[in-house]
Amino acid sequence: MSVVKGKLMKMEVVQVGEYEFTKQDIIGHGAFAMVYKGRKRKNPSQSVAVKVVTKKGIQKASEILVKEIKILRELTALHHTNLVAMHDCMDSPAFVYVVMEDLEAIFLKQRLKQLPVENNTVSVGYSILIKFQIK
Ligand SMILES: Nc1ncnc2c1ncn2[C@@H]1O[C@H](COP(=O)(O)OP(=O)(O)OP(=O)(O)O)[C@@H](O)[C@H]1O
Repeated sequence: MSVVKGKLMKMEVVQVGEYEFTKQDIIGHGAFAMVYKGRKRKNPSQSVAVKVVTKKGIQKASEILVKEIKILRELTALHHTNLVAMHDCMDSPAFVYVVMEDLEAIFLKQRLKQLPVENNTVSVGYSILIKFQIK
């Protein structure tokens, strides 16, 4: 549930294989796609980025999309830390869903490691500050 303009709305959860996201959790958008923050269904603490490409109007670019997914699959197989891994990919009549590593979560984790730690905890203030700096 979420509150939109004072009304209680049911959040639609979209499932993509082992992953899920809600359309409220937007990370960003590009020319052909919206990117949402999602999570692994069995392990919700593992966040992912789900790129939802709208097929409408991209007939000409669909060949490029197929190539892009093929490249992502090959790059993922390299397991290199500097390459974004694609966890899953799903096709539907209207959309193509690409589930990727959530870069924001990775950068946040790396930044938290570099911060001073008091009594084995990092202050909540620090983590909020970093989150805003990354955005
Ligand atoms: N794996 C990811 N993790 C976290 N955020 C991401 C990830 N992929 C994309 N984003 C965010 O979503 C935004 C849109 O990404 P998308 O790939 O759709 O477009 P773009 O590459 O920025 O632009 P275009 O596709 O128009 O060239 C990005 O600018 C970024 O902020």
